[in-house]
Amino acid sequence: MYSPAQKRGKKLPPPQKIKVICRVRPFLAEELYDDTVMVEGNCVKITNKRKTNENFVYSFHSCYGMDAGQPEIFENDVKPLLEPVLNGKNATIFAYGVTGSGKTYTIQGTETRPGIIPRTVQTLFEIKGLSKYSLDLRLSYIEIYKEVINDLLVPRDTAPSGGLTIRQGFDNQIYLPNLTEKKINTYEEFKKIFRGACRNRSTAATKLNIMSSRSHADMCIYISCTNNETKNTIFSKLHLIDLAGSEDNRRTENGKERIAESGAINKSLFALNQVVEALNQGLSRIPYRDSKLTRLLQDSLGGENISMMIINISPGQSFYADTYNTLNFATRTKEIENKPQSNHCASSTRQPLKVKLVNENNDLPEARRQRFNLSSSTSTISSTASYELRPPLLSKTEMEKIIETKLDEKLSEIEDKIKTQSSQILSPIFRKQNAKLKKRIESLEYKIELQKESRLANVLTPETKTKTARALVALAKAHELKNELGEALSNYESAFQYIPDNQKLGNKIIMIRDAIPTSSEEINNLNAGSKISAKDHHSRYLANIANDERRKIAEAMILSIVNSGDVKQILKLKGVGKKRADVIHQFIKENGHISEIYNLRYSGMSDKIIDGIINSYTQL
Ligand SMILES: Nc1ncnc2c1ncn2[C@@H]1O[C@H](COP(=O)(O)OP(=O)(O)OP(=O)(O)O)[C@@H](O)[C@H]1O
Repeated sequence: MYSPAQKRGKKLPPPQKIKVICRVRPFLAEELYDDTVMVEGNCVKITNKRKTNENFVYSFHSCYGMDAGQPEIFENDVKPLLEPVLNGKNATIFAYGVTGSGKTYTIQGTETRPGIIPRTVQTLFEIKGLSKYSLDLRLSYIEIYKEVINDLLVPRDTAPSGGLTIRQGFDNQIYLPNLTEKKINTYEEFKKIFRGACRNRSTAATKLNIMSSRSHADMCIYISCTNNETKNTIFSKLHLIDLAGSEDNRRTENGKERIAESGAINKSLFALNQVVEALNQGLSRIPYRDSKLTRLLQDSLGGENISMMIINISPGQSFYADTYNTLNFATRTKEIENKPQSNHCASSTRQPLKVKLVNENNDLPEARRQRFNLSSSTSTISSTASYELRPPLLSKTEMEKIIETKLDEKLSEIEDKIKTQSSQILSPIFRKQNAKLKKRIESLEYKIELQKESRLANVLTPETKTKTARALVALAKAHELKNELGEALSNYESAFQYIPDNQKLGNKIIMIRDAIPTSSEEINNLNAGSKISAKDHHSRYLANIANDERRKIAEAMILSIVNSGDVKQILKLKGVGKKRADVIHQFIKENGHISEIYNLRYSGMSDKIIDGIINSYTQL
C-alpha cells in the first residue's frame, strides 16, 4: 500500500516544502462589501490597519479571488498532483482557515459545485478508464473531534467508544487498527458512501456558520496503480483534509461545550502550524507527535511526499483579525506597499449597502445553503461559478451618507423601542422612585451609545474613523483638564471603538481607570469633593455596564499591553511570568501585533490563562 521509496533503510531526500495556495471566498448575501482583502495575481493584499495608506502583500503559489470557481482550483493546482501520486508519492491537501471561510466548500463542495474530493475521485475513475493503467481505489474517512478519532464510514452507534488509535508500523508507516477501508468501483458508489460519511461528521451550529464543522475530516484515498504493460504496481495514498475552523469564542458566542471543542481545534492547528514551520525551515526535528492530526499525517506530510495547504479567507473588514493571522500563519514573508491613492480606484471599490452577488446559473444562494448532500441523480462536474460585483451607483461620500443615515434611523428605532418598553414596564416602579431600576435605564442608555459607536465604527472608512476618534479624544482631553475623569474616560472609551489598535489610547484608558476610585468607601470619601460627578458616573458605569462590553474593553486594554511588546508591561498581566513574557515579546517582534485576544494561544498560553487575564481586568 505504501510508496516503495519509503521502505525502511532507504535514504530520504530533504523534506519537501509545503505548497501554499490561497482562496478568498465571495461575500455572502448578509455581508457588506468592502475592499479590505484584495487578490491581485498571486498576491493577497490587505490594508494595514495602523497605516491605512499601506497594504500588506502576501504572495502564494496561486491565489483565487471571489470569482474563482471550483473547476479552476482543481484543474490548476490539484489535478497536477495526481500524476506523482499515481507514481507512488503520498500526498496531503488540506484547507486551513477560520470558521465560515470556505474550507468545506473547497474540499467537499456542494452538490451543484463539487469540491476537491469528488473531483479527485471522478478524475481517478477517468484515469482508470485508460487502458494503460488498472487502478484499485479504496477509501477511509475519519474525523478528529476533540482529539478522538472517529471512523466516519461506520454508523456512530457501532463505532468503538474512545475512537481509533494511531500506530506506527514497520517502514514507519502510520496506520489505524480497525479503520474501515472501502473499495470503490464506480463514481456512483463513491457518492453513496461519501454522502453517508458526511452525515456522520460532527457539526454544530455556531453563530458564524450555521453548519460549522467542529472536527478535522480526513478522506484518505488508497491507490494501487498497475501499469498494464509493465505489470508494475505502485501504492500510494492521498489525504484530502477539511480542517476545523480556528475561531474566536467571543465572536461565535460559543457555550461551554463549543469552547472545549475550540480548545482542541486550536491546539491541533497550533501543532500543525509548528510542523509546517519546521518543514518549511528544513529543520531536522519535526514535531509530529504534538497532536493526533500531525501524528496521523506523519508519513504523508514532509519527507518526499507532496503537500499542499489551501488558505481560505473570508473577505471584508469584520474578519480582518482572522485574515491577518491566517495569512501570517501561511507565510512568514509579507511585503508592504503604498496604496494607490487614485480616486477612481477608491470609488470603484466602494459598493452600495448590500452587494448583490450574481451567479451565471443563479444558484449561489442554494449553493450557500447546501452542504455536499449528494442526491441519487448524477451531478456533473463542469459548472463554473462566477460572481460579479455590481458596479457602484453612488459616489463614496453619497454612499457614506446613506450608510450613516440608515444606521441612525435603525438605531433610533431600536433606541425608541427599548425606551418605550422600559418605560411601559417601569412606569409604576418609577412612581415608587426605584433608584436601582433608574440606574439600570441609565446604563441601558449608555449601552446604546456604545453600540451605536461600535456599529458606526464597523462601516465607516478608515479616514472617517480616525477623524471621529480625534474629535472624541479632544473632548476627553478637555474633561481631563477639568479633572472630570469619568466624562473623560467615557469619551476615551468611545474613541477606542473607532481606533481599537491605538495602543497609546489603550494605555490612557488604563491609566484613567486606575486613577478613578471605584470602591464605595472611596466614593463616600469623595462625596463632598469636586470630582463627585465623575466618580458617580464611573461607579455607575462599572456596576451596570453589560459584561460583554466590560470584557470588550478589557480585551482591548490587554491587547494594547501585549502589542506594545514591552516585557515590563507584559509581566504585569496576571499569570504571565518572565518566560511567557519573552515568548510574547518575540511573537510581537516577528508578527507585528496580535489582533484577537485568543490568538495569545500562539504564544503558548492556554485559554484558562487568557481568561484569567481578562477576568483580572473585568473585575477592576
Ligand atoms: N468560493 C465560494 N463560493 C460561494 N460560496 C462559498 C464559497 N466559499 C464558501 N462559500 C459559502 O460560505 C459559507 C461558509 O463556507 P464553509 O462552510 O465551506 O466554511 P468552513 O470554512 O468550512 O467553515 P467551518 O470551519 O465552520 O466548517 C457556506 O455557505 C458556503 O457555501
